[in-house]
Amino acid sequence: RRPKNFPPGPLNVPLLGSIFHLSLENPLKDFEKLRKSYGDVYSIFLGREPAVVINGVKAMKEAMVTKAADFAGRPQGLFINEISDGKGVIMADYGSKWKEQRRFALMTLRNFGLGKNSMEERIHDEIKHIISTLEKNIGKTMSPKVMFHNAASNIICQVLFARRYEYDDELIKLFVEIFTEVSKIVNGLWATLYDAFPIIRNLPLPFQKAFKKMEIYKNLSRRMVSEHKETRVPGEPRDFIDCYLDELEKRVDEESSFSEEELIIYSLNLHFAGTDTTSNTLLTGFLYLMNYPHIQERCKHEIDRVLDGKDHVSFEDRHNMPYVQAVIHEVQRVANTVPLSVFHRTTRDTELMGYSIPRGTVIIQNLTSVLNEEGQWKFPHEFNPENFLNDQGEFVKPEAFMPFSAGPRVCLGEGLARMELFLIMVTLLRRFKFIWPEDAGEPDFTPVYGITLTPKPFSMKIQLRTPQ
Ligand code: HEM
Repeated sequence: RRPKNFPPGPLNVPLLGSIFHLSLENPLKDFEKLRKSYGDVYSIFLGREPAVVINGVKAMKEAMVTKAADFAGRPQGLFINEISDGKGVIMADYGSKWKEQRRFALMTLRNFGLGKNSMEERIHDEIKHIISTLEKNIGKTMSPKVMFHNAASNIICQVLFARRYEYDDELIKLFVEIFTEVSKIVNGLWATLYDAFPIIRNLPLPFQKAFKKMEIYKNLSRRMVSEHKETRVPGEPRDFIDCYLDELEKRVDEESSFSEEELIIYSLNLHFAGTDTTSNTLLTGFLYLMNYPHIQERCKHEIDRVLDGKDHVSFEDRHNMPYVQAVIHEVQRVANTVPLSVFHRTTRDTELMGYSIPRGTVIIQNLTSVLNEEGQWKFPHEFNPENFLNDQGEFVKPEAFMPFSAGPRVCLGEGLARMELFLIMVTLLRRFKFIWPEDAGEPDFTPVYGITLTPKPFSMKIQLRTPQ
């Protein structure tokens, strides 16, 4: 039964919840239909648990920004918590542990040069490897998937472990395989059944694969931490792991949320969150730019004009590239990389758009509904950089641009991701032309559903641009 004044929603079938109203393979269209029937704030049942789905920018801002602390919790005891042993930052519930761990990561990323040159240098170092992969394929057709996943994984590996891997290294293949496979299981059919029916949790069903994969990563991460402990010089950190170990030594009190096991899951969290997201956004970008060649050409002109005489692009150059900025933001809008965000939970009894929501209710942010909301965008249902340009051709960011979510739980890697997307896209568009292969048929822009949306596999033809 729905509590009093709870948001409305479809019939709840005892034990099964709203299972008949949602495709467990890809519920995004069903969420849209339910919004048409019940409004911007409605409820569904995940098994016996009621969950509130928030749609549209107005309700999203009221929850995530105006009533931020009320909506900043995370559900506990779900599949997604259990694959990370209830540790780490992503699924940490709202409270002092989460605050402490999040503050530490933001500070460490800043100290390692986010927004400053050193992070840019790291990204440029990785771009050299992307360029050399592309140069080997000039005049040919190649699938960009592995290259972008490896590049995104390496950039975050540099931050975490001060290490990168060659693209044919077995370890990087393993990392990427773990992340891409687990991201499809995390909010897929079997994870939903795991959450809804605790009785099946120990059965040998397909969700066990995710536990096995995560165990492999945890062992690798443990090995990395042990190696760091042997080679580190206290007070002279080389990377995130060293910083954490320094901090661990300072915090000897029993209340401290810092521990070696936390560190292992923390590095898994950052590596996972930083790989599949950025790479799928890049893939979406190149998929669209190949099929909208006039937009690719206009980017190239602006890039050549602004970088005239310069070797490298720097992140600061974005202020002089309104069109490229508009294109990258439009790519993020249509990529809709994390369509349902990460589930939240209310931390106290609260209200939203006039409805009452008790403490402990699961909150699903339908970011998709904001990123293509009619009334918020000039062209909500097409790929069009004009969505981010005003009449003077200046770059403007509408408030409905929320691919990183909003409020206190907003993506912790937003700064890093934005820097990666800008530096990688500008460098590659300046040097190469990307062409949709003649024999590739009509492009299919419909992504594959998971906690991240993934473009279907595609190939691109690479041409070297003549230097300007
Ligand atoms: C285009 C790339 C990315 C997108 C679209 C994206 C999107 C998101 C979204 C929607 C959330 C959930 C926010 C919420 O619960 O309200 C999130 C959380 C998070 N992201 Fe990202 N992300 C990206 C890249 C990254 C990168 C590169 C990192 C690594 C440094 C990262 C680390 C995290 C972490 C740690 C959280 C959990 C934050 C918390 O619970 O406090 N993300 N991200």
